[in-house]
Amino acid sequence: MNTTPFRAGHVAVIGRPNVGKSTLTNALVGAHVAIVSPRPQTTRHRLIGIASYSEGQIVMVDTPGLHRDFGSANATAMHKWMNKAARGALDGVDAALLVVRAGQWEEADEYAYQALQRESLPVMLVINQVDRIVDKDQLLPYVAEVTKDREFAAVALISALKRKGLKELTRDILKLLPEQEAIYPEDEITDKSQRFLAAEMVREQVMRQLGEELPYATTVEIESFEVDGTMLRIGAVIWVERNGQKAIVIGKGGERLRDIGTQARLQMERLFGTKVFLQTWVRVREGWSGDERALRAFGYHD
Ligand SMILES: Nc1nc2c(ncn2[C@@H]2O[C@H](COP(=O)(O)OP(=O)(O)OP(=O)(O)O)[C@@H](O)[C@H]2O)c(=O)[nH]1
Repeated sequence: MNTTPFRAGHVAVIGRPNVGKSTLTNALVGAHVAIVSPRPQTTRHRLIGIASYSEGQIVMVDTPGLHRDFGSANATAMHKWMNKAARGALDGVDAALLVVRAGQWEEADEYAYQALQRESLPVMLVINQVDRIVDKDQLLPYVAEVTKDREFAAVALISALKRKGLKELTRDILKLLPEQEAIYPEDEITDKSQRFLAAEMVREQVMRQLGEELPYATTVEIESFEVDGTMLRIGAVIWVERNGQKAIVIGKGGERLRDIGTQARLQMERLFGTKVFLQTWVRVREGWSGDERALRAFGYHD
């Protein structure tokens, strides 16, 4: 007889941009629900990923990356952001994962730690990207150094990308959660609509394939989303600010846009488990990112 009590709760995934929060969320959920890109602060929305096991359920709250104006010199602005972001993100949360990159402890990591200290929450230190540390002998002294005089409920060494250490991580997270029934049905992996996820999949490809060439203002709107027999027909508009940017997204002979569409479609098919017919367009909306009404129309408001 299984006597292990079932545990479930909300877990905030906190950490500076690019440490691997989205990769970790996806690895635990076992599907691509959070967008991943090598560019910092890709995450704009709070996204919830749900990981269900026979022993419990972890509901992950993904916090947005730090704002891009926050250079290491801009400590006051970062502090303000951290306070604000942490406040909202931690409502109703049972535990927090502070994700850092193995071998590093930067000012932003310290701010996140300090912000979490002010909450009465168990904080687990998740040292990610250990695969990047070639000399594994360096890991123990690193762990000793970052945990000295800091308080953590548990410490995990993982590689979200290579899926190493995730079993132990899951077990330790569950220990921090209250004994209670599952919060969501166990086949649910996100509370986001397919429509929202479809837009995120296209935006992820735009960011991945065009990197620094496009401004952060680029956004994606799903114009149509229809079930057609066993397939989904999706129409997506990539909004940019200038004609020059439109040309970049479309690429020579439309090649870039085709590639973005193909990759996004494959991701959607994997996530939705159905065939997808995806059409993409690029449209110009001048200066929309500075216009608050337009921002609101796109669903971005504070
Ligand atoms: N080598 C290695 N790379 C990783 C690992 N985890 C994440 N990455 C890479 O790090 C980059 C950033 O990962 P994300 O998951 O988008 O990071 P994030 O913390 O969610 O970033 P923001 O959304 O900007 O806050 C991507 O290129 C990932 O592939 C890891 O365990 N090992």
